[in-house]
Amino acid sequence: MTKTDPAALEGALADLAAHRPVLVALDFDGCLAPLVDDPSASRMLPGARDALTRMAPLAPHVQLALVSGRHLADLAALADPPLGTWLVGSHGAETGEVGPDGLVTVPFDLAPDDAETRRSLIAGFEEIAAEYDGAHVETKPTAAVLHTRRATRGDAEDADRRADAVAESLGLSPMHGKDVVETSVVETSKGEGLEALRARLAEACDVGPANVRVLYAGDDTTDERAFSRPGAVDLAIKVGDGETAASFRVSSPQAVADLLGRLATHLSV
Ligand SMILES: O=P(O)(O)OC[C@H]1O[C@H](O[C@H]2O[C@H](CO)[C@@H](O)[C@H](O)[C@H]2O)[C@H](O)[C@@H](O)[C@@H]1O
Repeated sequence: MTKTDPAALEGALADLAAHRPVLVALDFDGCLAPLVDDPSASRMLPGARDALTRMAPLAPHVQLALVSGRHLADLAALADPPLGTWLVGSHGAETGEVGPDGLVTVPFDLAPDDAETRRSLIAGFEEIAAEYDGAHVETKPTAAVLHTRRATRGDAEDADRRADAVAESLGLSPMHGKDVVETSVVETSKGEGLEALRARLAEACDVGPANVRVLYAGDDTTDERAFSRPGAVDLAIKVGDGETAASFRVSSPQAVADLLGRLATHLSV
């Protein structure tokens, strides 16, 4: 059952903070940054930034990570996380970290067939977006996203149905996020991304993966792939309304900023 009791969450944060190593992994949009109409205007709340800045020097035994659907370069630019933060972008398809000279990415290439499929997907989504006021397309190295936050509800439903049909005609599985239909040409999962981070931190601290404790907070349906993956997350926190497999729920990005501040205090003592 998902708990909303502040005292229970406080106890879970204190338990987590008593352990080492700890991975503090966070979704970006709707979790660290409030949702806004223009995706390029998303920014982390100041309280969340302060908390991450306090935790960053505790690495490697306390490791920060952002695990997002965003293209990695956008994520790094918009979130501007502290030095040493590990990054997972495009729902798990991209990885990198914040190095002393900026973003360091693990390069990847799409297979020629996938690149061709991506071009067709983008063209199909752009054709749809052109027909609805308030719809637009965001492109990523592995995916296309049809945004409908500024469209009327009727138009959004119509555009979403058409986007699903385009994706399915290309043999792809559309994902439905908040006012978006997102489709990747490669298999992605935030759960797998988190498991890889757990293994990486275990290796860095010379312990077994089961000895790493992982906190993950997120607001969207795609975060459920992390919450529900067995062994991926130890302390799962859903942000906002909606069905969830997470063990805790908080109301908003501001509540996330507040809990991160309390976690930083628990971890620093
Ligand atoms: O995994 P996340 O970090 O939560 O990224 C998920 C998607 O976030 C962005 O879209 C969402 O936020 C936008 C800005 O607040 C909002 O306009 C949109 O309606 C939301 O769905 C981003 O644009 C997508 O690429 C991410 O996949």
